[in-house]
Amino acid sequence: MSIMDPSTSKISLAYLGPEGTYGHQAAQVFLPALSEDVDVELIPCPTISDVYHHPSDYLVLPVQNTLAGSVTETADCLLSPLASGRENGKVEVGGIKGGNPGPSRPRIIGSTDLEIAHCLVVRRGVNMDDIKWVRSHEQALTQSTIFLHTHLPFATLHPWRSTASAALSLLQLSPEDPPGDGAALCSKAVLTLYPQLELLYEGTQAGNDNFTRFLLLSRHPDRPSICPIPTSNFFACRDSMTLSTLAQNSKLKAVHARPAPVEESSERYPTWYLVEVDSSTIYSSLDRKREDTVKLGTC
Ligand SMILES: O=C(O)C(=O)Cc1ccccc1
Repeated sequence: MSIMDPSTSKISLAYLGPEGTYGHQAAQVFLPALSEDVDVELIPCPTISDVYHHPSDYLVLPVQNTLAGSVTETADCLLSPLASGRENGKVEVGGIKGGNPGPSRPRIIGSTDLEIAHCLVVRRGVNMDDIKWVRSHEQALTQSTIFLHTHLPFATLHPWRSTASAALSLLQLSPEDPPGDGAALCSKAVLTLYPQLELLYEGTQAGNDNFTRFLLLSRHPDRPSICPIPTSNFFACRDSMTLSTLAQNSKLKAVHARPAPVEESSERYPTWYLVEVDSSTIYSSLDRKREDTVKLGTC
């Protein structure tokens, strides 16, 4: 399970589990690029943060969705080196001499867009009228807001760790669960895994153009991007001045703003930025600000 042990021909890849999540599907998409001669052990983790901190060779994380926007847990994980860099007194910018990559911080090396279609599932025998609550990952609940308001306006919504764990929880009910019958939003793959579940509605997301972008990260510092012609560089920025510098010197493709720890700034609303820029970015433009920027990878 540790980082690319040359004595074994096995590598590991962590994803948001259990089996049947969209993260699991994204992991399958990345496999051919990773496993020419070696076996890949797929490791399901209970939360996005657990994926990020898992010592696997590779990690798969959802980063953004067409309908629900940023996956905030992922953005917070990707921004976390800003905090640890300062704690250790080591800060780095990729491509700039003097950076200290550290052996184990995961770096972005790939990206894939997965089409997302959610199913409303229940334990066999439960009807639409019986449903008192609905569980799923908050991304799936947000993507299905219109469906839920229209078809289940009185149901309580429960954000869950993942879509597949929400579905599985319907089969493992305990006295602590809320009264009445529940449902989950998950991928159709979950129904194949758990025949005790039944499909009540297919396509709860708002519209057919629902895609989630998943990133592939590697803990190996020398692992090149799996993208044949990389088009994006990712950075974590500590302040809006650095963000402006990046914006002046490159084409911004995406900015995910997240609250920073309060002790990190004197601002009322301290903010960190996960930034994706066109890969033609001139790194030297960041020189002045380099203690405020961490390069996260390329794909
Ligand atoms: O919970 C999952 O299945 C995930 O992979 C996270 C997620 C949830 C909904 C849409 C995209 C990703």
